[in-house]
Amino acid sequence: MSEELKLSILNKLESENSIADTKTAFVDVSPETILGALKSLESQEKVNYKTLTTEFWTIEAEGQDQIDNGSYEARIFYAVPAGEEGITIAELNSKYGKVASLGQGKAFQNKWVKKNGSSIVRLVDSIVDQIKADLEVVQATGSHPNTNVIRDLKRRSLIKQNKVLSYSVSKGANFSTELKKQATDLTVEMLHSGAWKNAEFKKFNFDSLGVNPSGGHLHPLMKVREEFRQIFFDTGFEEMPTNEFVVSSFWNFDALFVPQQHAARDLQDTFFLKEPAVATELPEFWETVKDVHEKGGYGSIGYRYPWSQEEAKKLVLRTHTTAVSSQMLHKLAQEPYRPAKYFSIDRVYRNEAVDATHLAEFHQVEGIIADKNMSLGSLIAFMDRFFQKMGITKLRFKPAYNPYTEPSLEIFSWHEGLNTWVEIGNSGMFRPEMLRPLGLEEGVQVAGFGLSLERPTMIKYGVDNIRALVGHKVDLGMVESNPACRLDKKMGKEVFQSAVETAN
Ligand SMILES: N[C@@H](Cc1ccccc1)C(=O)O
Repeated sequence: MSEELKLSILNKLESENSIADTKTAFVDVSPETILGALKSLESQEKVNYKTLTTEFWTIEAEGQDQIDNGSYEARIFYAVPAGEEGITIAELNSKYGKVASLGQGKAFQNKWVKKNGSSIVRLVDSIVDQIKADLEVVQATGSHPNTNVIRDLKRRSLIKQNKVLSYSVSKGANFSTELKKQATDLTVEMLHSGAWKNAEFKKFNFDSLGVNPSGGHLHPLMKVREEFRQIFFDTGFEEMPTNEFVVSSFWNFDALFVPQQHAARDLQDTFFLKEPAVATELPEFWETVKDVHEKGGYGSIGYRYPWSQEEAKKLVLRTHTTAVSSQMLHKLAQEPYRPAKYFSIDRVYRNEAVDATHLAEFHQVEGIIADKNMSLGSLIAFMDRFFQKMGITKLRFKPAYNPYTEPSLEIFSWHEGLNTWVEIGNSGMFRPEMLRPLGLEEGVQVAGFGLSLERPTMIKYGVDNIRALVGHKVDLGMVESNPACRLDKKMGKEVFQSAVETAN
């Protein structure tokens, strides 16, 4: 059918050179069908076409009633008998109902009838039913020469405007009446048979939005990371730069008031670098850190041991992103005071035996909030809100110990599947022994928390072995089959559009 239509369009062009209006040239074919054929012919440059819009008016049901039975006012006129007596208003209303109430006003206005006491009598002997006549013109021609008439009929909801699209067509650059089947794809068969040599290929339509790409799945960890990032941004946090995996022990431990003998600084727990093994220098304020370790200050008696520069210079793979926070807080302290909220989500390393729930390399989600007049209550309230946004509503906090926070709280969340509380993170109020040497003025408190990205991801995706989340063990089926992993449509569209823009 559509091939036939295309051929008849081409043949008509061949004999008449152009088609002024497809509406009259192809009376029985719908505008959609015509457009389909024209688009296809246009893509082969066989034709050019322009869209024509024709507006016309059709008669509404009430309009049709007035064509068939006369306008309401005319019907009222004919209902009033000639002569002095006329008809009582009561009788007119009971006999004509709706027509009486709608038509009386106009009949009075037209001076066809008038009131005489409780009756209505005729003023003229005969009338011209102009409304009916106008409606008949519209019905016959689709319009009316007098635009006031159109406006009036439309206001009375007797007619309705309609539009038809049609097209004017002319010959394209490749015009011919011969229709060749166009190939969409270059196939293996075409290559084998040599058919590609004579094949005509369909042009690419770069304006088409195409099919939503099914690829582009985010790894579950990255998906959850994006969700965390969005929550942080929504709650006014700034992202910390986290591209340094190697840091000095100074930033990873000493600046955090972790004593140099602390178990965490053991080879068993921390990866120390072999080459280079030490940082070339320590930050200028290192002596303030040394002092607080050795002698205390800010209400503390310190650890009272000889602090070693060499120990502080040892390079490590950062064991927590608090090594990033310590540097950020130091930077913040160099500027005039302002409340600040920072977060980071990135990799950390621990020299741990790998098992179903532990990896030597994992991700930490860390947030710090610097402000005046903050309490542990502020931190708990914040975490309640933060996790609620993640869909985690059952939280519990348990007192804990960190060298750099006091008080410290472990964060537990209820795991529905396991029917138990699982630890998801650690938090606390940073100690003055850590904050003051970094340069933060008295009165500024900093609350912080850290959690692994892997734990909530495992809970969310029902993964019970952490190794399923890394390296070649990632089960792509899990990623693809889990709707939560899919790039949402909007993201897919953006990716696709930017690809098209780059291609253009
Ligand atoms: N650094 C802690 C988390 C933490 C961050 C900030 C404040 C308190 C705790 C950890 O690795 O578990």
